[in-house]
Amino acid sequence: MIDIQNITVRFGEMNVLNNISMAFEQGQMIGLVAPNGTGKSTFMNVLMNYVKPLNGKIVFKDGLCYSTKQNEVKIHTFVSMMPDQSDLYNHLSGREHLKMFATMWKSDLKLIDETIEALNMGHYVNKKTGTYSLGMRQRLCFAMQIVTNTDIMMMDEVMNGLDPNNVEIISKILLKKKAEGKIIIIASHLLDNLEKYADRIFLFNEGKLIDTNQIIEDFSQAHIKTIRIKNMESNTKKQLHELYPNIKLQTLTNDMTLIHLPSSEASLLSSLTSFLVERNVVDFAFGKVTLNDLYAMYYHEESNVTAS
Ligand SMILES: Nc1ncnc2c1ncn2[C@@H]1O[C@H](COP(=O)(O)OP(=O)(O)OP(=O)(O)O)[C@@H](O)[C@H]1O
Repeated sequence: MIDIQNITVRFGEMNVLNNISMAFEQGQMIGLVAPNGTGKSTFMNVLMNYVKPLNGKIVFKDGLCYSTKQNEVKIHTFVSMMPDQSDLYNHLSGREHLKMFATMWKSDLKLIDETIEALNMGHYVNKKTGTYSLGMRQRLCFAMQIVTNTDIMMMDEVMNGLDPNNVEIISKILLKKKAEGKIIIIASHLLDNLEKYADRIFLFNEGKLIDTNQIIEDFSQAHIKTIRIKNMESNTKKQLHELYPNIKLQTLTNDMTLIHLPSSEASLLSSLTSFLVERNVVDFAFGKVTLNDLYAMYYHEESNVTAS
């Protein structure tokens, strides 16, 4: 369990993290999503005690928090951060890196071969890392964290530079680790991947962490349906607006238009569908607001048209 209590981090005049409180439970995969420079790494650095917060504290199991150097050493036996590619030693092999990490964290050395096999690293793991491609280095960094076998694993952009097959392989390994009860915290820009695998996803907004599950829940309670339409022409939007003055249209910069239909207007659903089809607008879907939509709403919203 990680209990985050009233964490504030300020750089200059800016509160990068603004009084954040939340708890993460065992067996949860947590996704952190935001544009560059918003606070994802800072958040993880606070969890590692690499950045000291202005206020607040993080409480781990047995009430441990970063109050002394001794506690920090104890906490770092069960909390780890994925190494960065720049941490690799070019003159050592991948296997030597894995041995180093497994030994440092006193984990079962059997994990080394298991991880090499799971990540298809067998053909290169005995070569020096100086000869590796970007994706090979990234897989090694991931493998190094996996062999630590810590209860809490944090990964900043773990999928960077990986092809889709490797993204899937890593996602499956993460699911396995989650099933073993670990807490996995991932900052990522692969929204579809996070949406598929993460239990909870947070957006960073003005120093706060916004729980996307909560927003999606709010949408589904407040609106009977959201219609998601790709590439709707502005003329069609105008007509829609005139014909149905009570619906809320939201245009996002990912070329998506959302129609939020309140429950009181549910009877409009079939006529709205006919309206779209008659105008040859066929690329639309009913259903939940997606993580991509929320991202565009929070970080790229173009315009809001609310009919009254
Ligand atoms: N040590 C520091 N001193 C001053 N400002 C900092 C420091 N570390 C981070 N910042 C600022 O805090 C903000 C958040 O940075 P952070 O690295 O946490 O973003 P991020 O969301 O992880 O970005 P990215 O996706 O690019 O990794 C940025 O404006 C950054 O310039």
